Amino acid sequence: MDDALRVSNLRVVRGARPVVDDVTFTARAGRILGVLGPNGAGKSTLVKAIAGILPYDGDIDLEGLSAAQLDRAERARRIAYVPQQSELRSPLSVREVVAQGRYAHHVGRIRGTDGDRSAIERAIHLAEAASLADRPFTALSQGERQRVLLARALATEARLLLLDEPTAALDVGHALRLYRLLRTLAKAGYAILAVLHPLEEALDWTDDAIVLERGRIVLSGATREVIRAGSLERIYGVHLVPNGALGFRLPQEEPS
Ligand SMILES: Nc1ncnc2c1ncn2[C@@H]1O[C@H](COP(=O)(O)OP(=O)(O)OP(=O)(O)O)[C@@H](O)[C@H]1O
Repeated sequence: MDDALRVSNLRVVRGARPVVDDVTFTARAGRILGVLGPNGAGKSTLVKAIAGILPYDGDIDLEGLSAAQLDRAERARRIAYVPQQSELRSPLSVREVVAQGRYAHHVGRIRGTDGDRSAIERAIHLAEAASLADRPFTALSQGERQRVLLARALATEARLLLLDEPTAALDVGHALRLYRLLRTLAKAGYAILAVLHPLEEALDWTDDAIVLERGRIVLSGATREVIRAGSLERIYGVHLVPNGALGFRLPQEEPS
């Protein structure tokens, strides 16, 4: 079977310099891939390039098809992207924001179908956004917005799901339920790629991981192996606390 996503020799220039450079990896259906690395390593840039928001050099293949050969609507039906934050400023209702996830499905048609409407309601339900559905998106808290952006992505029904720090604004209950949902989607055949900072969340919920440092992949493999690797301590400038659940300490501190 083809990989759901194959990224080869990807290079993305922002400002005057490459901030993602020579990045090659694959993501497979049925698995959750964590994208790890310190601030500024290029994680969001990588995800935006895959989502088609930033120009790139190199190849991005989706189920064996070059993303560069797909038109915008076809690409949008294949890749769903949950950004860290929304730039949306207009006072759309939550349901209208989620409906944006269906635009690529009714190109050339003005009105959505029953299928569109049921996909929207299902996505709102899965993302725990039902109680927000009629409120203006811009009046929501950060965590509420994050759930709505997830719903918009799910409404696309794309089988490759990209999430940029999806739990950053979520309380612990919503965060755990989000991970459980991602696991369910992976079991149903989705390929999931999530940028994550909390390494304990990566350890608990991702199967594989890549670690970026200054735009390049410096570690990759099964998440458990990646996090155990000594070089992760160097990359983040911390020490792994022996026998801790997944505790880290700064180098100058004595372990308690
Ligand atoms: N619009 C821009 N113009 C120029 N440089 C940029 C731009 N956006 C980001 N960068 C730079 O690109 C690099 C990678 O940024 P990116 O947001 O991809 O990092 P990240 O790994 O997602 O970081 P974080 O963990 O802090 O979210 C950083 O050095 C950043 O300063």
